[in-house]
Formats: sequence, C-alpha cells, structure tokens
Amino acid sequence: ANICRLNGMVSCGDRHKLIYENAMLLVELVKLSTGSSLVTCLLEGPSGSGKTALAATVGIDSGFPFVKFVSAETMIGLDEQTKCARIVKVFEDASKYSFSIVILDDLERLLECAAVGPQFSELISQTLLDLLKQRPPEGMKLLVIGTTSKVSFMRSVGVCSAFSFTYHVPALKTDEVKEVLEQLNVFTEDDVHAAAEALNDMPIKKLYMLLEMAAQGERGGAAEAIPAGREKIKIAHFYDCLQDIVH
Ligand SMILES: Nc1ncnc2c1ncn2[C@@H]1O[C@H](COP(=O)(O)OP(=O)(O)OP(=O)(O)O)[C@@H](O)[C@H]1O
Repeated sequence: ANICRLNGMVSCGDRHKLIYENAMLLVELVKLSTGSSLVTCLLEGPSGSGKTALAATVGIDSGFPFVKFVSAETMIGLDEQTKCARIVKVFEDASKYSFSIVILDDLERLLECAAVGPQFSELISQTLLDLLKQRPPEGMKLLVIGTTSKVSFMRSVGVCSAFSFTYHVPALKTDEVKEVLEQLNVFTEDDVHAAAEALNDMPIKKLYMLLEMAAQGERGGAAEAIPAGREKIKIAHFYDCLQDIVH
C-alpha cells in the first residue's frame, strides 16, 4: 500500500483546476464542431508537475471512444522509422472514430534519438509537425494533447507553435501543497500547516516521493500504518526526509 495509489487523484489547487477546465472546454469545442476538426493543446511544466496525469484525466472524462497514449516508454529500442510508423498508425486508428484523443506524452522523449549525431530525431519531429497540421477526414474530430517539461527545446524545434493552445502546469505553491496534504490526511491537524510551510514550488511527484519516504518511519517500521491511516507522519522525521531530498 502506498499513499499515492490509495488516494487516487487529488485536487491540487485552482491553477491545476483551471487547466483541467480549459482542457475540458477544448473537449467540448471538438465535440460541438461541425465537419471535421482538429484541436491541439500542449501541457508544459516542470518534470513531475502532473501533466501526464492531467492529460489522462481529460482523456477519461471526455467520454470519447478512442483515447490513446503515445509514449516513448512503449517504443524503447525501436529505430526512428519504426517509431514514426507507430505514431502515424495511432493517428490512423484515431481517424476511424468520430471522436478521438491522442496524447503525445513527454514529447522530448518521443523526439529522443539513440543514434549518434543530432540529439533529436528530425524525422520524428517532422512527422509530428505534419500530424499536428493534418485535418482529419470528414466528420472526424480529434483532440491532440502533448506534454513536455522542455518547453524551450520544443520551441526551438518548432513543436510549440504547432499547438494551438498551451497551458503551463506548475509545481505546487505552499497553499496548494496544503490542500493536497489535507486530502491525504497523513499529518495531524497541527502539523499539516507546518509541513506545507516547509514546501514551496514542489512538483506533485516530488511531494509524493517525500511523503512515501517520511511514511516509512524512522526505523522503516510504519510502512503500512500511515497509508492505512492508523498513524500520522511525525513532523520531525518529515523535516529530516526533506533535508535528505534537498541535499
Ligand atoms: N492530481 C493528482 N492527484 C494524485 N496524483 C497525481 C496528481 N497529479 C499527478 N499525480 C501523480 O504524480 C506523479 C507525477 O505526475 P505526472 O507523471 O503526471 O507528471 P508529469 O508532469 O507528466 O511528469 P514528467 O514531466 O516527469 O513526465 C504521478 O505518479 C502521478 O500519478
């Protein structure tokens, strides 16, 4: 059992909520458009800020019959041509449905190229740029959501401007951290405030890592007690863990 899995999605403040709402408006835009339509949206922000989770949530909540992730993880070891073919195939599959979402997860990793020479694949970036411009066949409606933590790199290779909307998914500020901690209920009421005060500019992934560490307890004993809600994280131990991750 761990804290992250037990709690599912938590709300992490108005800024994240607004991005979700905007993205859901794009879903509506795609739905209500007449003829064919292609809407593209880029979620950029620091590593671990929750971009993938947000894109996945929009995919699920859209109710669209075709929602597919394109991610580098499923293409490890493939050559450029094969990767391109895989990506193109996903878009072809999408066009068989009236309403589709394609999530291009972690664009910088999709563009990575193992071969020596340039650090990214021109072939893959050109393929993506073409797909982001290509109008789907008549009657097909497609929303493409890209995610990246390397926005300036994406800008330099022209990928940013290929998306019609861009949203910045931020790391969490103190009050947003507090909102998350309150939902997770891993501190006593007194300690929630103190713990949140110690954290600012924290990507949600890092926050979870820190909490998992702290939940292990000083002697590694309380691994089950805290996720199960039987015990709370001790604030002194939490501060120690925080020291460990910042240094
Ligand atoms: N609202 C949320 N509620 C609960 N967990 C979340 C939430 N948002 C993100 N997470 C969790 O935080 C971790 C990081 O999120 P995610 O992978 O979406 O970030 P990312 O910005 O895509 O990261 P990267 O830049 O490394 O690809 C994941 O384990 C995810 O499940």
